[in-house]
Amino acid sequence: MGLLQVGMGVKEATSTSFPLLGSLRFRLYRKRIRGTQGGNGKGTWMSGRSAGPTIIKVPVGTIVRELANEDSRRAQDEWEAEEEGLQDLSPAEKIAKMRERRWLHYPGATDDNLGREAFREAEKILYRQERDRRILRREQQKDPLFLDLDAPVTSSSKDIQSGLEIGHQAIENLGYIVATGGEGGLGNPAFLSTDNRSPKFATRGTEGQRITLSLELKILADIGLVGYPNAGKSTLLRALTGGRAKTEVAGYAFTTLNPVVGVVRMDSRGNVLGSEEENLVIDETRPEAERFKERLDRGDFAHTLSQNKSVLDMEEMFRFTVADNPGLISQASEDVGLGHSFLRSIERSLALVYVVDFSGPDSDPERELRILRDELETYKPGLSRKARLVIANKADLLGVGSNQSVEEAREKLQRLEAFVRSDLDENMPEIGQKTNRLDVVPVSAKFSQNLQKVLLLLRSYVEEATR
Ligand SMILES: Nc1nc2c(ncn2[C@@H]2O[C@H](COP(=O)(O)OP(=O)(O)OP(=O)(O)O)[C@@H](O)[C@H]2O)c(=O)[nH]1
Ligand SMILES: [Mg+2]
Repeated sequence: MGLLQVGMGVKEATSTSFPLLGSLRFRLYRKRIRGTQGGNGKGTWMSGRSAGPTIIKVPVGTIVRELANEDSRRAQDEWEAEEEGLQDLSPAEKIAKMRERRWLHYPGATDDNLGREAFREAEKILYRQERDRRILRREQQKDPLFLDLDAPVTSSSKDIQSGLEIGHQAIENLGYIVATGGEGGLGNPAFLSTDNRSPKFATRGTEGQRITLSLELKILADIGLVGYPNAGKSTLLRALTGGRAKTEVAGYAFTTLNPVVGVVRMDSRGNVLGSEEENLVIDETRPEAERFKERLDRGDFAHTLSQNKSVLDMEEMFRFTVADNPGLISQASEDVGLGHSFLRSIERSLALVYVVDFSGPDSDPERELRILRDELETYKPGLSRKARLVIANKADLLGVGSNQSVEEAREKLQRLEAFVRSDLDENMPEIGQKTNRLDVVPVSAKFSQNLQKVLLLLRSYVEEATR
């Protein structure tokens, strides 16, 4: 879990409140989170008790961004909120309301206090401090908070430090401060002067910071599919998941707009466990999987198993996740096309797979591969080293008919392999003594041809990376 903290213990914090605007998995949810209120000052010489921090837990892989000042989705800050509340009041009422919000008077001392020079002086100082705080906050907003929470944060028993700036790691293991709590009120000793030896007023605590954040979760999948639009990535994911992954397929570019993650289940021989065996379909969710296991233990599938499968196959079932991503084109890393938002998700995969259109006289898989590799590298140097496999898709369209076209198809595959050996392999990381090489497999995603080989390879990449 990554942790964000609200209302960190600035001593005598009185309240924290901030609206939170979240974009999770590219869908918008709006949520307002309010920190717990600190205690009010109690009588003479006593300050308010500080409120504990409010901790928001977010999944590892969350990107936290503060919305810029001019962003229309940004909620009001504490000053704008007050100004709006005062809008319809007369000047005298405004002053009264503002004072009420800021000052505490001893019982019966209100009128006397308001008439005193010492009080007016104190009031001026307070407003000046507020203005300075507001200017400081505006300055901070010019450099909005950005956190890429890629590593888990674990809880710690240490005390929470106070007085840290927004965006700083609060203390080791306790996450990041996204909004600080309000400050405690000043007790009457703060207003002692030669003219006023027994001040009968004090300030209330201030409201905590309000901040509007957007949260984006980078999708986590074991394998990420990378390819030009229309290469057949979505068709492939569907085939790999036995048709369960709900991802759109169409004969035009940019059909897939957001990454879709599918769970691939296979038996020991590399067969996809999919929808054809009604009883054996397990939904992606954990409760479903647990229910399935219960039924398996109860022997509900004894009949099916004795007919079709050995128990061994069931036990050797292997699962992993594959992300179907939007098409990647030249300059995507500079935010052209669907841009690089999904490249952030690709970053987190254990292994990447290039999918290229291998059919048609005009198809140029080598050129596509070069561009795909360069885009990954431009986005994040070293990212292309995660690529392990080249899928030459739509192979069903090649080699149909005359002997010559079969020969052409073979040559085309040889050219592709030679290109991979000469241009892509050099970049591969070495594992132990052995230098990895990219695998090249011709398949037909549409007709599920040669997928077994793909599945066994994908499985080996996942096992290698998680060993
Ligand atoms: N003949 C043949 N057609 C295929 C194959 N795989 C995909 N197609 C077709 O190619 C077109 C594009 O397939 P998609 O799976 O939508 O391609 P995509 O890579 O997901 O495309 P984007 O989402 O736009 O990036 C569709 O018309 C598919 O039916 C294949 O193996 N053989
Ligand atoms: Mg697609």
